[in-house]
Amino acid sequence: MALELIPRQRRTLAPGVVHVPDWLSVDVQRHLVGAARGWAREGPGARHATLPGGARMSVETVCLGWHWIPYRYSRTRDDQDGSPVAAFPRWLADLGAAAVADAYGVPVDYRPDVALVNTYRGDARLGMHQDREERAPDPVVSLSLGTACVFRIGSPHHRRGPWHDVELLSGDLVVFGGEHRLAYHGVPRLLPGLDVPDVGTAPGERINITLRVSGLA
Ligand SMILES: O=C(O)CCC(=O)C(=O)O
Ligand SMILES: [Fe+2]
Repeated sequence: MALELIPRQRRTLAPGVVHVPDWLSVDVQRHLVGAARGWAREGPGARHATLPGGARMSVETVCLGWHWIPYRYSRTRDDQDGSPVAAFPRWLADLGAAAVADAYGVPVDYRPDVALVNTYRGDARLGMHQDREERAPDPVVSLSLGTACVFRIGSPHHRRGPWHDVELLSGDLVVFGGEHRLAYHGVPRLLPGLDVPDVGTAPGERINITLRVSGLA
């Protein structure tokens, strides 16, 4: 399908939930994809996390700052080789602060110290869940790279909806915070038919980076 010619609008989907299409320049997207490749190769590498029930997640994840294991954070990669989690780079925190300030249109003091870098390939998806292992109220920043997807976000109260389905394209920003900080959200499917700028992802591959404030010390 051809690239959309109608400009996509910045939208507040629900209180505290803002979608900013094309927030990242193509150059910054390429930089993020390159960085994500490096993080995914470092140490024990990215992995398909295992849920408490035994199921393996279809997305492949590498963490920075704090290592997320369903459903807790650790400074060490306890479900891999036990090595210390990779450092959270300062430049990524600065990008997160700019994202929140831009999405909400107000100056903010946003200091993320966790990133989950998720790679989706093929039929990978992410079921409806809350990001609730953090101990701080600050918003979550989501950056999308590569293949488009459907992002589904509902309320903090009901996993089954009602919800908003939004197409996220490469370079899009979503911030969710405020009364929707604990909103259920997920990625029901990729949209491999939509064109992607050349940002370094493979055909059909999507990388998502979420930034969070852990509130942990
Ligand atoms: O891939 C996405 O857009 C969402 C990722 C997400 O919800 C998460 O990492 O917790
Ligand atoms: Fe999430």
